[in-house]
Amino acid sequence: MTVGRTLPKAAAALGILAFAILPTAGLPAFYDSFFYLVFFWVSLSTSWALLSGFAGYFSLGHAAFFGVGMYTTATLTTKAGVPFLATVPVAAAMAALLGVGIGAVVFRMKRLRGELFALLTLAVTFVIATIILNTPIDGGAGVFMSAVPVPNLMPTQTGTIYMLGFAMCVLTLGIAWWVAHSRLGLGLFAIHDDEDVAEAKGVPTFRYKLIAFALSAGIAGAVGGIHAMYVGFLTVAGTFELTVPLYVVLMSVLGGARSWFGPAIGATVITALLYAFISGGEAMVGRAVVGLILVLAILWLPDGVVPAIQAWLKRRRPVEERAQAAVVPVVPATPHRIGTRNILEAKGAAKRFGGLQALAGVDLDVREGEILGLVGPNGSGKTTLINVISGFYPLSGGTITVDGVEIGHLPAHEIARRGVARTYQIPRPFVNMTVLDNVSMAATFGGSTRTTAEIRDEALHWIGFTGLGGKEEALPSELNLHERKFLELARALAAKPKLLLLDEVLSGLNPTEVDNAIRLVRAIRAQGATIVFVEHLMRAVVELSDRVAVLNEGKLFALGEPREVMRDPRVVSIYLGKAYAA
Ligand SMILES: Nc1ncnc2c1ncn2[C@@H]1O[C@H](COP(=O)(O)OP(=O)(O)OP(=O)(O)O)[C@@H](O)[C@H]1O
Repeated sequence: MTVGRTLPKAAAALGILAFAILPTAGLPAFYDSFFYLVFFWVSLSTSWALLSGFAGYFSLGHAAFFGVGMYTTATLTTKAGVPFLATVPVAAAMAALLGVGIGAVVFRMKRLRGELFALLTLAVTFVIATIILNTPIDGGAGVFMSAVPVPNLMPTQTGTIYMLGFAMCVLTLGIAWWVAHSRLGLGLFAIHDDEDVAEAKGVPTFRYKLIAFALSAGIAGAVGGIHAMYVGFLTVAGTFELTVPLYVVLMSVLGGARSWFGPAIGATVITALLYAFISGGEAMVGRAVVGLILVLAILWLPDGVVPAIQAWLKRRRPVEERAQAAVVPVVPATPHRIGTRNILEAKGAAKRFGGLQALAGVDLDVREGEILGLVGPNGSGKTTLINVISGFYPLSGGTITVDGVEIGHLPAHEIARRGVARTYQIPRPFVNMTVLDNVSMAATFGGSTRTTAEIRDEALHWIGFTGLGGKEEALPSELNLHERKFLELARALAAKPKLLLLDEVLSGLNPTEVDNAIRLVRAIRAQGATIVFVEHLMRAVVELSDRVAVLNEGKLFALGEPREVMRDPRVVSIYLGKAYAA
C-alpha cells in the first residue's frame, strides 16, 4: 500500500479516535452540545445528498423522514416503554419504509422528475405533519421525553448524546463513501446526468433510486431518533419546519452535493458560523452572513467547495500520473464473414403513440457480423425501431429477439445486459463525468463483471480506438461535435455489445470526419460486432452496409444489397426524389 493512501486512512482513524474520547476529557457541556449539532447536520446533509446530490432527485422533504424518526422514538419510548437505544433502528426502518413507499410510486413516473419531485416531497412533509398533529402520536400538545432514561454510555448525559451523534455521523460518512465508490454510486451519478441514457447503458435505475431513497430516508430517521432525545420535547411545528430541508440543501450545495464529503464540509462551516454568532448574541447577523457566503459560493463555486478543490488538485497533477489511452491504430477493413445465426429478429414489431402508428409491423432479421443500413424518409420509424430494440419504448405489438432471447418488453437495462448498445442521434454524454468516466461507466454496467483495473484498461482501449486519446480527463463540454459522437461510440463499444445500434452517427460531420467515422465503423465490425445503423448519408450507407432495409410509414418497404436497393425506382420515389433517380 502506498504512503499516499495510508496517510489519509491513518489521519481519519486518528480523527475518529480523538472525537471518540473527547467526552471523557471533562470539557464543559457546551462543547458536547456544539459538536453534537455539527454531527447532526453532517449526518442529515450527507443523507440528503445520497439521493438528491448523487442521483439529482432534489428533495425538499427531508424533514418528513427526520420527523418520522423523531416521533417513532418519542412514541416508542414514552408510550410503549421501549428502551431509547432500541428505538433508533426502528426509527430508521420507519423512515426508510416511508422513502421506499414514496419512491415505489413516484420513481415509476417519468414526469415526476425535477421540480415536481421536490414539490411532492414537500407535500408529503405537510401530510405527515398533519397526521401526527391530529392523532394521539402528538395530538397538538407535543411529546415530553424528559422521563425517558438516557443510557450511560458516557460519564454525562450530554456526553452520551454526543457519542450517539458522533457514531451516527461516522456511520453516515462511511455509507456515503461506500456509495460514492461503488457501482451503486456510479449508477446514481449517471442517473443524475441523464436517467434514460443510464438505463440504456445497463443501470437498473428504478432499483438504484429506491436503494438511495431508503438509505437517505433511513439515515435521516435514525438521526431524528437520536435528536428526539437531544431536544427532549417534540412539537410538530418544531420538527417539520422548513429549516431542516432548507439547511441541509444549503449545506450540501456549499460543500458539494455530488461529493460524499462535500455536505460534511458545508454542514461544519455553516453550523460553526451560526453557533459562533448565536453565542455572541447575534443570531440574525449570523444568518445574514451564512446567506451571503452561500450566494457567493453559488456564484463562484456552483459545484461546491470540495469538487472545486478536487478539480484544482487534478489540474496540478503531473501529466504522467493521469490516465492515458493506449493509441490503438484503427484496424483497416478486413474481409469478414457474416454468420448464419440471427442476432436480431423482429417479427411484426409495432409501436403506437396515441393515434400514430410509428411502427406498423416490421419483420427484419440481422445476421451475426452483418452491417445493416436502416434508411427511409423522415418520420418513417427508423429511430423508433432503434428505441424499441434498445428498450427505450416498450413494443405495442409483435416480438423482438436478440440472440434468441425475447426482449421486446424488457426494461432497457436488461436489454443492455443482453448485449445491446446504442448511440444517440444527438450525443447524450454524462455531462459531469470525464471522458474516461463516461466510458468506464458503460464498461462497468454493460459487459461482464470485471475488476476496476480491467474496466479502466478497457475504457482506455476504446478511448484510444475512437481517436480520443489525450482527452481522457476532459469533460464532454470541452469536446467538439465530432469528438462527442466518437465518445458515444467509445461508450457503446466499452459495453462489448453483440448488437450495436448507431443512430445517425455521421450527421453534422465534415467530409474528413465522415471518412474517419466510416473507417471506425468498419473497424468495429472487424472486431465481431453486428451493427444496425440509421443514416441519411447515402455514400456511407452504400460503402458500409452489407444489406439495406428501407422503412416507409412504419413498414419494411425494401430490403437487399445496397446498390440494388438504392437503384430501385420505388425506393427512389419514396426516399430520394426524382432528381436522384434521373
Ligand atoms: N415519443 C413520441 N411520441 C409521439 N410520436 C412520436 C414519438 N417518437 C416518434 N414519434 C413519431 O413517430 C414517427 C416516426 O418517428 P421516428 O423518429 O422514428 O422517424 P425517423 O424515421 O427516425 O425520422 P428522422 O429521419 O427524421 O429521424 C414520427 O411521425 C414521429 O413524429
